[in-house]
Amino acid sequence: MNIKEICDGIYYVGVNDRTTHRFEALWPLPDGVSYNSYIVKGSAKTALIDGVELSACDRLRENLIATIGDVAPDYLVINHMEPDHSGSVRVLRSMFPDMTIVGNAKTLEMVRGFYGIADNVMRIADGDCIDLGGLSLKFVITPMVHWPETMMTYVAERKALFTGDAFGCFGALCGAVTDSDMNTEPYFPEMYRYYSNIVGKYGMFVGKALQKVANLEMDFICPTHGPVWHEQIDRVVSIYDRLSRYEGEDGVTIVYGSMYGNTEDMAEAIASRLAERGIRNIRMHNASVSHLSYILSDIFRYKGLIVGAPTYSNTLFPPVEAVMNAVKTRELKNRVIGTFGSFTWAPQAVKRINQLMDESKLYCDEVVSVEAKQAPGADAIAECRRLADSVADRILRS
Ligand SMILES: Cc1cc2nc3c(=O)[nH]c(=O)nc-3n(C[C@H](O)[C@H](O)[C@H](O)COP(=O)(O)O)c2cc1C
Repeated sequence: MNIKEICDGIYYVGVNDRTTHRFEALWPLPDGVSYNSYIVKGSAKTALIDGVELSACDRLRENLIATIGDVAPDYLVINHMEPDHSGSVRVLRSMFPDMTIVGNAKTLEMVRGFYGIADNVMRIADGDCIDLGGLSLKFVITPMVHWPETMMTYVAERKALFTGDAFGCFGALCGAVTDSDMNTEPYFPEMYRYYSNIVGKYGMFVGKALQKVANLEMDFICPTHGPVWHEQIDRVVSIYDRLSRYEGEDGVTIVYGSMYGNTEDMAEAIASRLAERGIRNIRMHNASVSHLSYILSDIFRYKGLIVGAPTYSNTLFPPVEAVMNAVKTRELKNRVIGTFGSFTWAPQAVKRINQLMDESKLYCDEVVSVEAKQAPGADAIAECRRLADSVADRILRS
């Protein structure tokens, strides 16, 4: 068995990266990441679908030699121009001078801009096809499923869709490539984290792309990161569908900041009451400790969001301000919201959190708030429990 043969004529030639600490210099990679690249080999022509990051070129070359020997690919199809895939374009062009670079108008403009390549390129439009002999490539333009040029490539004869960043996740591949050959459970939390941090802002475009490919028969989804989906296509499509509509699962994310424990006591009281009310998915993040990417992942996943902070220098405690700004940037919607905070002489934190909630249009109904002066006493804790009741009621009846 060749673990890298996805199906007859389609092979994985991608590369794992367990060295880079931060994807896009921002997002931690505790389990690495894979840059997925594929060979589609017809009887007449061979296509390489997507490249890899520049530092992974040597390994891509070795994988190509192991898969197609010294045959040069006839085409390089670029579904997405972000440099974690296109960084290898210049090297690939020097390795295979006759290989035609295939992309849409926006792709080719970027190939010229990033790599100075304008010759031997093929401009395709939505619905165009390239015949490889027995296998064909059909292009589906899906703008803003991360960048303006993003597209997908469909091999109808194998019901295989090459989706670019869509359906991708963090986490290097550990031997196997296709979901049917591995335990995929570690990849699912990383799919939420990948989506919310990388693609999350573009939910509307993801939704349009899902509609556009809904009628394609799919046996294999081949993304640019993470496993190839074969047995669990329904599961990953339904995760993407839900996320693209900003529909949260039953559960609450509590994000708080706290210097000396007063706001944290309020967070604990709220969490306890939510649990008493039967909320089973409660995710708590101290914003000074959890990396933003994990916080965003949970905020995207769950319907309830409760945010708390102390007043700090007459405004909001900075780590919580950073979380709120990141949420605002991603244009998340439809959350059931509660806010809380603590102050000593002039309350500002809750006012500022609520202002950011307003600006981000995050909530689906009212915002319930509690603010305690100095250490939260019995009255403030009772108010925190009422806040939890309000959030639980709205989640459980929705
Ligand atoms: C550096 C610093 C700045 C603060 N600035 C304010 C402020 O501008 N207004 C205010 O009412 N309290 C201010 N406080 C007091 C805290 O908001 C208050 O003690 C709060 O209960 C701290 O919550 P925590 O224990 O969760 O950190 C400040 C505290 C610190 C340490």
